[in-house]
Amino acid sequence: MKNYLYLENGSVFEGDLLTKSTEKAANGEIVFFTGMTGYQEVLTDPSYKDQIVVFTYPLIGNYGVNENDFESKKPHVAGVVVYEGNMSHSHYQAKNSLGEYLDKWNIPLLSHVDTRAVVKNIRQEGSMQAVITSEEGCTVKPSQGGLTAHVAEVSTKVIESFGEGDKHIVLMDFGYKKSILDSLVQQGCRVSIVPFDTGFEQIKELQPDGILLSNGPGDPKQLEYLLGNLKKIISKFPTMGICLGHQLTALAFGGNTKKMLFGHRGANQPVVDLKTKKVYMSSQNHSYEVDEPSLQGTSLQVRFRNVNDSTVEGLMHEDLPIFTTQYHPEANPGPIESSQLFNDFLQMINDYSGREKAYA
Ligand SMILES: NC(=O)CC[C@H](N)C(=O)O
Repeated sequence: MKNYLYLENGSVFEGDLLTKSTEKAANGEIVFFTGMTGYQEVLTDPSYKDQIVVFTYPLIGNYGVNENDFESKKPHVAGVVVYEGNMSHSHYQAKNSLGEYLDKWNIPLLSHVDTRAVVKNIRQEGSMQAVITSEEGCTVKPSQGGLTAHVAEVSTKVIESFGEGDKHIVLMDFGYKKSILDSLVQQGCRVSIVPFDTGFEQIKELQPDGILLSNGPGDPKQLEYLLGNLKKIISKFPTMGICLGHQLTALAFGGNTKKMLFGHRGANQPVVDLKTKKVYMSSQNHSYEVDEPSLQGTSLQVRFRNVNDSTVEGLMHEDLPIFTTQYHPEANPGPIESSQLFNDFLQMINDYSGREKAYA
């Protein structure tokens, strides 16, 4: 069935709707993902909440949707745009086709769109609002600036516990990906997942050995009202921040964040670790970046940098046991070569407890 993708800049693209027609149009910020595989993880990563995702790889859906690769309990994207959507998947683990899965959640899958032309629009003019609809002559309501998806819509409401082990990590849930939890559990940690706005005193009562600030949707500045609480927490306990967690760490220490033209979304973003001079291929999904000049006087230093465009990809604190990454060391989708950072996190926790004892 013919449907259209309308962009905020006036461009219109025709496509075939592979899912059942929904009454209402899908609205959202349009972004593109460049990985060849990993669509199931992308769709269910809460950081993509309310975004329309264009997959640049021209054939999406080959291996269907299985039960193991969900990053959360449901898809969060507003819509999906592909060149060729394969509905006759083939994989021994598949339970649904991509179309069936999206249908279940009333999310449109628009195919046979000239995705290269769409991406050129986004690269030149930046991510913008878009609509998928069967309606002709639709105009797109322009965005009011930043991303409006809020972590409150995806964060847990109750504390949940996973794993066993002698190190206890409190994972502050801004919209965490399941593979972050899995990575910590694999390290032999006991993990408590807590709501994003849990207060310092309550966190202290949980007696964590370390804090993990998760990824999540939206503009990090929407959480400005929480920064005082977050600063107290991460100044007290060894902390690792991932993506939104990285941006919030920068803001909490007085740094700034800004929206990028079209962000980084893919599975092969090169990042250099300035400490070791090694380059890693990384998995990424973000629209905002930490503004490097704003870090002056914050005690935070740039530890990781994007090799393509030199943007800040991670931080470390000069004195406190804190490090962050703008990219995703848990991968999924993408290369697992940065998973070592979860070991480093535990090592940092061990070193810190030794240091605390030495000063006691
Ligand atoms: N994956 C994330 O945590 C994304 C962080 C933030 N919402 C951004 O788009 O930059």
